[in-house]
Amino acid sequence: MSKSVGIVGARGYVGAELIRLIAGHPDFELAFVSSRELVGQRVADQFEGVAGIDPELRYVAPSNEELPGLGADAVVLALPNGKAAACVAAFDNAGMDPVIVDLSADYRFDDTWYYGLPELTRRKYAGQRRISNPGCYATAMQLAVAPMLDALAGPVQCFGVSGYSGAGTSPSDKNDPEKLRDNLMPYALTNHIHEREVTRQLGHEVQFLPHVAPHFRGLTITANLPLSGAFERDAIVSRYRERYADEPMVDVLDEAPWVSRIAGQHHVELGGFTLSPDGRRLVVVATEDNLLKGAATQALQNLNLAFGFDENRGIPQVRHAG
Ligand SMILES: NC(=O)C1=CN([C@@H]2O[C@H](COP(=O)(O)OP(=O)(O)OC[C@H]3O[C@@H](n4cnc5c(N)ncnc54)[C@H](OP(=O)(O)O)[C@@H]3O)[C@@H](O)[C@H]2O)C=CC1
Ligand SMILES: CC(=O)N[C@@H](CCC(=O)OP(=O)(O)O)C(=O)O
Repeated sequence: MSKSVGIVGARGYVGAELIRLIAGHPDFELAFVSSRELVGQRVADQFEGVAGIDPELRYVAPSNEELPGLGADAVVLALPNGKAAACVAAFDNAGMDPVIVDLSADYRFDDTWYYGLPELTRRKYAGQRRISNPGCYATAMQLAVAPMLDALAGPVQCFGVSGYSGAGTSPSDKNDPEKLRDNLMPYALTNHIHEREVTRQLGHEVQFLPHVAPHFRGLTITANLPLSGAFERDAIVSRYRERYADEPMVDVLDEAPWVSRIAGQHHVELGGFTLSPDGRRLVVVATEDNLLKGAATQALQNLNLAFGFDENRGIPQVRHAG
């Protein structure tokens, strides 16, 4: 029998990707989708050509207290940071315990929640019904650094560039196409929440230098890793290939991946492995669609895991040449 999934914050960029993914999933159906701005409108009208959306499904705008009454087996919170706790409290107060996947940063530092970056944390999954979805940059950084964790000689630096969909739909300089035109906008150059998230999850200091660029979706991380010994490039590439050999959502390439090729794809690409002449410093490049593996696709992996489905069920395994 299908499991029903409600999406809170479904007008946003991530919510919209989730609607597509849940509608196309063989074992999930949309229970409700919420948006204060789109309330009353037919969801199908926003997603022409997308199969699996009940033509009668309309956006709703429930109060937090009304959420438990909507009866979903799982609820995905795709709200801005700081809004999740009130929703979670409403379920607690009603004595309801659906699977909750929170896309915001609100529970990423809370050990009572499962931190769901499946390729790195699935062995810690023990049936938790509260799941915190990692940050978009944080996903790419962790996947880029994890294979070398036992060989690091100091802090890792990650230079990040994101498309402006990463900044959500609330107007700001970081999603203003006029201000971004011909521009690269640095921000939060120390202590970005994803810097703290990655450092905590990896147990190793990672320094993060984020920027936002004029393209819409997709991010690049260029990671600089000081190594404890001299490495050969072939050994590095083998390490990454072996680590991710059984991971359909992580592709290891020889060349450096391009962000223009990852937009719309569900996996992460790692590549461009370059060593300093002494072999003691490695540069690795990661690309990811921030709205997909950086958010919605990863949420679907987590939902699959929570309901005992194959982790990648319902995720289109597209690989298109750019
Ligand atoms: N964009 C990205 O690349 C990534 C985003 N995330 C996280 O996912 C979440 C959603 O991101 P994104 O889709 O970009 O965000 P958006 O800003 O695009 O969307 C936010 C959603 O929340 C609703 N909303 C906004 N303010 C409130 C409020 N005060 N109370 C209730 N609902 C509200 C909006 O709908 P309405 O106003 O119509 O109710 C909208 O549906 C965020 O926590 C973000 O940090 C995580 C990884 C990547
Ligand atoms: C370009 C841009 O602004 N990107 C966002 C990252 C989006 C994301 O993953 O944010 P959360 O950690 O809030 O979920 C940022 O740097 O805050």
